[in-house]
Amino acid sequence: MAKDEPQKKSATLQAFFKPKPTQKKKAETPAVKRPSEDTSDATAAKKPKPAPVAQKAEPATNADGQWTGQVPYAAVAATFSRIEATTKRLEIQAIVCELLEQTIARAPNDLEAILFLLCNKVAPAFDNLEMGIGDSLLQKAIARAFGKEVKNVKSAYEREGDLGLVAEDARRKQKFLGFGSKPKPLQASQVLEAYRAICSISGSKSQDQKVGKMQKLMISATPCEAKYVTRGLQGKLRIGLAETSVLIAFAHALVRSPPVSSDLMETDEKLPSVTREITGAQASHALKIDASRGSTLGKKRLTKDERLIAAEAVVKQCYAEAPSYSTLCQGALTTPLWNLHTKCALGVGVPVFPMLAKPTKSVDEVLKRLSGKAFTCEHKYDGERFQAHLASDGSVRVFSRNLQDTTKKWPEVASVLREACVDTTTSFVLDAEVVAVDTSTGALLPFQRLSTRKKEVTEGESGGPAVIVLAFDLLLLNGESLLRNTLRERRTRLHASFKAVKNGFAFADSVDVDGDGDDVVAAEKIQQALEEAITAKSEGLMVKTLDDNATYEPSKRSLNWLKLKKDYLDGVGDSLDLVVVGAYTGRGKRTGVFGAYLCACLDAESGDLQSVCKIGTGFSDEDLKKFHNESQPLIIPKKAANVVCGDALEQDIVWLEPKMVWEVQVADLSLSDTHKGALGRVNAGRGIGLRFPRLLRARDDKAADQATTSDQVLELYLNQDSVKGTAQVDDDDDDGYL
Ligand SMILES: Nc1ncnc2c1ncn2[C@@H]1O[C@H](COP(=O)(O)OP(=O)(O)OP(=O)(O)O)[C@@H](O)[C@H]1O
Repeated sequence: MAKDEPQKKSATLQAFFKPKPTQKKKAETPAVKRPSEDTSDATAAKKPKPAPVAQKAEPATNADGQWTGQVPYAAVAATFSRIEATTKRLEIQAIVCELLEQTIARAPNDLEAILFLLCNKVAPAFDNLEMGIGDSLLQKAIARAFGKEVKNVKSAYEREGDLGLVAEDARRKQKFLGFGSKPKPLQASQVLEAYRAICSISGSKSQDQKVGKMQKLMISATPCEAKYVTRGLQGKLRIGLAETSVLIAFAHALVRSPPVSSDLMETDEKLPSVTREITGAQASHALKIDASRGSTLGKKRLTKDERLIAAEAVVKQCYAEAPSYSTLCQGALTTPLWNLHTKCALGVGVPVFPMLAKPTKSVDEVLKRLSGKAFTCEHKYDGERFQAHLASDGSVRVFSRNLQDTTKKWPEVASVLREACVDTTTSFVLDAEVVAVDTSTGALLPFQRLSTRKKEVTEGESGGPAVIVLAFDLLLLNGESLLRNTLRERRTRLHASFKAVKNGFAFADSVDVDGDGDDVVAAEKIQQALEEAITAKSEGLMVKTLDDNATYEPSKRSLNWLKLKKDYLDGVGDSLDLVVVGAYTGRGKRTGVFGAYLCACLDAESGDLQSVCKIGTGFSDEDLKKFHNESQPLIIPKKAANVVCGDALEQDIVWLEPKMVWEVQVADLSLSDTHKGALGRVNAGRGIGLRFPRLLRARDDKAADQATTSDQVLELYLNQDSVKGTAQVDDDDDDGYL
């Protein structure tokens, strides 16, 4: 593996951090020239400007001219450029690692800003502040910043298909009149602050204010910076950098340039001492070291590769439990890596990445996976994931499956949750499903009813159907994290800490199966539980281990949680959540609306969206109208750069910005020349496509980066009876979000 090789610093990046001659440079004369072109020109980064962010350290150029205090945005743009030039995952991670190491060494206060910029985020998901400025506002800003007509910017965009390239070109060709003061080079933290300010503006004059701020940012940018600032504001960097790669690179940077030194875990003998803690356990798992051997483990010094792998596990685990770059950076800068988990632990108010389940398609398959273990079969309710937090001051916050704060959607639930607590329950983090309920009969209603609920409901207003919270897990109780307890222990605490509230709060229905019983009896129990769940209008079962491997694994799609959906028995096992990337004009009865859409899965490594089906079935007339309208603002002049599909699919297509996610049911999956799911993974040059796809519903709770991955498509393909045995099934249990 290349992991151990000392990394060669690129000439480009080195230039930004290179010591300069001792003689201090005179202040540049204003006005005549703008910062020099492109990232290869280090002069853009030579003169730090005063910190725009009050709490940041003062920028400084010390005696020998080295950068300290702040990372120039030019260094970030140079990193993006290098990433864009390669598709190799390890190379990308090494490039990111290089920037992070330099940041740790020279501008540690900027570490958090750099992580946000690399992931193209402005804030953690639960702050509900998202990038994604509309193209027309950006076109205005580009036109104003670089002295162009909006119509020219628009037509250049139609030609190029990438507004970033349009901005880069406009900036490069800009004629400079030679008066006015020279804009100061952009600092990374300043760019992030500007993004945050732009995304937070609302109200009547918000559009003008946004354009003004974007224009200001672009005026100070070099051509390369203008490209990435534009793409950043659009919410799509298009460089194939996944958040997982950033986390891995961050872990490597902490090993290579530790901000806080420690020899803990330098040798594997130290591992068992921390295995009681989850990060140690994750690290030993990643290293395939048997933690139960305790202190008898040898004294072999861990190789560098082993340390990198262990560090990846630690960082991913910490981020899954406390998904905040602020917490992660503060922890990493003050605590040795191997103790990071003490700083990045689950707490009330910050959502944890939810644990996910693996699909299964028969009772036999469940038994094959869980035979000999005690497990429980819970109803799989047809609603929305609901993570509720109660703080000791009585305040309640609710988070969705993708960690967004949805408290305002369920104002009536806060008092229900407080009522459901027994006297001793003062704070908690609860994992549950919220489901629409008919209050006159107590019957649960299907998801379609819940989906009519408004996004924000004011107290007392009817925001849609009444809802009930069906609790299935307790992750924190009275300040104590229960993540490392078994499900049986967590469930006991859950039942002892809450009581049912009519039509408001209940525990998930479940049937337990012993681990030491007969498989035939176990199969009968599962079958019966499944039938009961279906009668009660649930989607099927969630089957979970109770004692063995039964800790809560944030963000993991775990083999210790299996979903058995009624619609997929003996089918492919699951539906797919696909990104809509294009549309086709309807004919006949569908004249005036789009008649079919092109859908893609996500290749998590490259960020590519690989087409897997053209879908035209399962749409009601209302759906067709609704999706046609929703697609209009998403129409883009060219195929998005990361979309991969066969030429035949491009005929007569209207390209859409990849934003909408739809749940699609499928009869089976097959190899395809036109579709590109998991391209080349089964057969060189061929991808996987869906046969007989049918729309189930829009997944408004999922973003494009949470769509079904190509790994999952491959797994569903390989798991089909017709394919089994002809290829190896990948049983990796580690393919959650991170
Ligand atoms: N008893 C339960 N335990 C866990 N999850 C449940 C339960 N009942 C309902 N659910 C829901 O089922 C979801 C998992 O299955 P499903 O495949 O339907 O969801 P998804 O969001 O499309 O897929 P995934 O989360 O697996 O990517 C959970 O996220 C949760 O919202």
